[in-house]
Amino acid sequence: ELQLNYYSKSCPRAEEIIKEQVAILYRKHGNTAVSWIRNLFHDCVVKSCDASLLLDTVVGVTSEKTAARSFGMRNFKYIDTIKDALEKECPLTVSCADIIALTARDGAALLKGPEIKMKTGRKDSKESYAAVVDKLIPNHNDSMSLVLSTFQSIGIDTEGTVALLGAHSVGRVHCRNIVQRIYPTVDPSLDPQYADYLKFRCPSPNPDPKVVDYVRNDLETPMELDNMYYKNLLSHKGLLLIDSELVSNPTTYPFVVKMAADNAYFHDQFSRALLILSENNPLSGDQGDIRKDCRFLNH
Ligand code: HEM
Ligand SMILES: [Ca+2]
Ligand SMILES: [Ca+2]
Repeated sequence: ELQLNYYSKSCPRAEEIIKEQVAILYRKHGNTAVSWIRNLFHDCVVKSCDASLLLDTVVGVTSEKTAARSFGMRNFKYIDTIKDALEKECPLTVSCADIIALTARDGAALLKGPEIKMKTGRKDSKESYAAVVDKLIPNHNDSMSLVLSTFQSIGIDTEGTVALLGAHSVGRVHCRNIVQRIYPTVDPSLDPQYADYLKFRCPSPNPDPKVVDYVRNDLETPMELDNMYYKNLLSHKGLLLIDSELVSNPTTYPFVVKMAADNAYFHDQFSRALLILSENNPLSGDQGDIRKDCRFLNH
């Protein structure tokens, strides 16, 4: 059973240590806070919030991080920094799955997002689900109805899904995920000046995989988890196809309008949906472990 302050007896400073570490890392590398939010999505949608995402490839294990859908994910080494700090204070006590959940919470708050009350007590998986990652996490070219049904299947309604995509108010997208929208012809749903900017940032229709050209998700407030994302969508500056689809789809459009007009409403809906996501199918009892090293199964 997940509960508030699960570690209050076993490791009273656990949440404080995570918050401290997230803040230190944020000051050194602001984009770590962005990564923590994406991690929660990619871990929790794949079976459970169980840190299956964090396992490295070794004999007998293929890492979820190597799946196509994980492209662009970064900052995993700083999860180790946080886990080390926790192991020093309370060995083998705080799960990697709770680190994913609490770093997402603290990252969102640092990015001027909502303050979220999150439960803890998640256990870590004993396996990687690399083989199903690309089936469970939608692609940016998928239809909105597929994305809505993916989130529906874990209990998140249309309003919540629209709010969660607001995570794209921070972070970046690599050119290889954008070029289909501007070459050989520009997607007519894009603002022409914005399309010119995208062409300037992504000059080649076939980006060199070794060159990491990218575009920031939100040019106005790239490091704030705010409703600027929805304002951009309404002015036809959605970066990924899936972002633009929020406006062209009649079931999601009304929520985009509401969120663009009211940051507090966006934050309320984002908190509500992120909580549901963070409680997807948690492992309990002996179904899971507390990993000593988030990258490897215990012996
Ligand atoms: C089903 C819908 C979604 C799709 C198809 C999708 C797809 C993508 C893609 C393609 C990227 C860019 C990767 C790159 O080129 O580097 C990205 C970035 C990102 N996504 Fe999503 N995403 C979705 C939903 C979400 C959700 C629900 C969250 C979190 C609540 C999220 C958080 C992020 C963040 C924070 C980034 C920026 C990462 C960075 O800058 O390192 N996304 N997403
Ligand atoms: Ca997982
Ligand atoms: Ca923003």
